Amino acid sequence: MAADGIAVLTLDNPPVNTLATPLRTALDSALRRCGADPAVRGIVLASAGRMFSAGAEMREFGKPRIPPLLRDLIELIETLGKPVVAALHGRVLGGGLELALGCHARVAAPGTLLGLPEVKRGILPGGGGTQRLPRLVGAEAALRMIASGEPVTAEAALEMGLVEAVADGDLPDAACRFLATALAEGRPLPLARDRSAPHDPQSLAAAIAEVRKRARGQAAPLACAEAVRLATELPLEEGLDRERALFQELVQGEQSRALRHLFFAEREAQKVAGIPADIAPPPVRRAAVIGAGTMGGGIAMCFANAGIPVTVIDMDAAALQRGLDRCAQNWQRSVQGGRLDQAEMERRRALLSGSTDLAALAGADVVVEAVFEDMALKQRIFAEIDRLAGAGALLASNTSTLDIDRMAAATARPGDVLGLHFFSPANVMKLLEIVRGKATSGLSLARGVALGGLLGKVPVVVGNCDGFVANRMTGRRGAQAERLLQEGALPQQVDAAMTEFGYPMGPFAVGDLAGLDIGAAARRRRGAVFPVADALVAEGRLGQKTGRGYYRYAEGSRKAEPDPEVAALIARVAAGLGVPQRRHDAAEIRERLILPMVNEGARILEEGIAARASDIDVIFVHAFGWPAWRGGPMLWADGLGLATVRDRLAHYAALTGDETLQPAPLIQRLAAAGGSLLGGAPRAGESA
Ligand SMILES: C/C=C/C(=O)SCCNC(=O)CCNC(=O)[C@H](O)C(C)(C)COP(=O)(O)OP(=O)(O)OC[C@H]1O[C@@H](n2cnc3c(N)ncnc32)[C@H](O)[C@@H]1OP(=O)(O)O
Repeated sequence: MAADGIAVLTLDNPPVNTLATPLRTALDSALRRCGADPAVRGIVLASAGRMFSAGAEMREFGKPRIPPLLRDLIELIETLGKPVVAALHGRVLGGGLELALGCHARVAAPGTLLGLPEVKRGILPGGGGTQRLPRLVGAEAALRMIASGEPVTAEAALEMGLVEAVADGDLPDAACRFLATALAEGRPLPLARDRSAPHDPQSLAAAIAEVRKRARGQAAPLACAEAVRLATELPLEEGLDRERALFQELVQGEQSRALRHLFFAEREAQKVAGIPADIAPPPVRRAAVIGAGTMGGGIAMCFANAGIPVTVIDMDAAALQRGLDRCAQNWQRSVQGGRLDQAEMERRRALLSGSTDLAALAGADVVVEAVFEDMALKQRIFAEIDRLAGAGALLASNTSTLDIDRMAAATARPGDVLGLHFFSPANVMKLLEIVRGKATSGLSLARGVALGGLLGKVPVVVGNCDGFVANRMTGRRGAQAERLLQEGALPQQVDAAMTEFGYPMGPFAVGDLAGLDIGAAARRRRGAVFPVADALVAEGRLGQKTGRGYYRYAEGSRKAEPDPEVAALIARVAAGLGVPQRRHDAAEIRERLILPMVNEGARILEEGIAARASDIDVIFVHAFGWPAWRGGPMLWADGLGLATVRDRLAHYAALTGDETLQPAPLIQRLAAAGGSLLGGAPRAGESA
């Protein structure tokens, strides 16, 4: 304890100070000791380590709750009779911020991030955050933070009234000085609970309506909005009870379970077998991307966005210029949309350069090949890269289907070669499949994973096979989507079934966006025939870029309009094939599209192409917009029950005559044993 009667209590639960039971118990005892000690005039609540707190210990959710609960601790602080000041640094998240909101004041180090990310875990702040934050910063500002889950900086927090001071230097000391001054001056430090929540009824109503509109099937944002509204109407205790009830309902629900599963799955995916623990990947000071097409340009943007100088190389000067222009236009659009400021755009543009000479890759630490999907071409390019790249450069292909080992074999350094498979649009989609070739070294994998983090991606290491994980699984969906059309379903009906499920776009709208010729070329390579899709391409209907695909698009518009000509074309093709026509409901459409992907996922798992079922869920959420609150296809299948999955697959195999729909051996075995894809087979003695 400091000489001036201020006791400093330090939360210390590495690595991120979650408010786990032992920490809560220790804090409860320490607070009570301070309360009972007449020498203590005030308390500073600080944290050891790199952050104040990441919030509640989510591994305790779903288990019996052990007191003292967070709510009890906050009540203790509020009734202790001595002022408590929170000293905040690093991240102050979820329950960690709620604890601070219960204190008499908050002092933050510069750069601290404060947020209530619970909505991203499918819950709401259940430790009083929805009731106290509006009382401190106003209901509209509180709703913005709570419903978005996005943190604010200490500096913004000071402006909002969320913290009372931002202090340089040693943080607990600064908080002690703040408290000592307040005590010396007799300055009151009013608790949030003793205030009312300022708000403008009209703008709050508009903000709540906006949250509802954006929720798209998710329960948590609606509950967040409701709880903040209650904070403006109810006394604190009643509001806290209502908040707790909403929290309990959400935390036990499927959506939160799915989102928490993904949180841990993303972290698990970073633990890669074959990467030595003590490896420190060298820095990436410069990158080169070969190929100035849509993917190449998007990948180059990723580097520049991360502050890494990047050279785009394309032998065709006109194509190079088009590629560079496209990058500039994308950034410009972000500026116009208010997502990027002008100075930052200029900084990024300055990091991007172009060349028509492959030799320009010489100084790059990472070279990403993103040329046309043609093995002979890629092998030639890799031989050239090998000749020109500096020793130790990481050599990557952005291929979405082709064999990494064959590319690596074109070089004298196959250990340095891997796949870095970005998803379109590369500057937006979060997933980075890191394809491990048979010679890829542990260091190269470590560099790939680290690079993914640097570029703000979610990296997942996968094995080398046709289509890797994401495209191999969605390939199965494509076949069924085509088949549904032949049976009489319309593109808009199929797409609607998937957007109702939570996808941002259905498979046909996505096809139109990507370009139907791209899919056709991939099918040609695999020798696959999709009569409807092929007929569209033959008629020059290549998707949005030609104004016509599965849908039609008015000049300059991206809005997909159902097209009677497509319905007629499908009917013609179906008649030619002699496929009987019938109606499909949305539930069947969803099963027909999702179950084949699950089946392929099971094969992928069995082959070891994905290390864990949870990796597949991470891949799906970040590659193709699978709704995060549904957790991914593996969790979805486990939720359905593998016996049902097996039976439905067998049913569709019989219905369509498609043998690939026969349940994969892994599904059959797990279903028989009462196991799950994520949990495996129950061990002896465990109940199914
Ligand atoms: C009523 C109250 C409700 C709540 O408070 S709900 C929880 C709300 N809080 C959150 O959602 C924050 C979740 N955590 C994060 O966003 C990130 O983490 C951080 C920004 C705090 C730190 O990120 P980084 O530095 O990259 O570390 P890392 O690898 O994400 O985490 C280190 C280890 O800490 C575990 N962890 C982090 N937060 C929690 C948590 N809230 N509950 C349980 N575990 C957590 C991770 O899983 C991982 O563990 P491993 O090293 O074993 O992979």
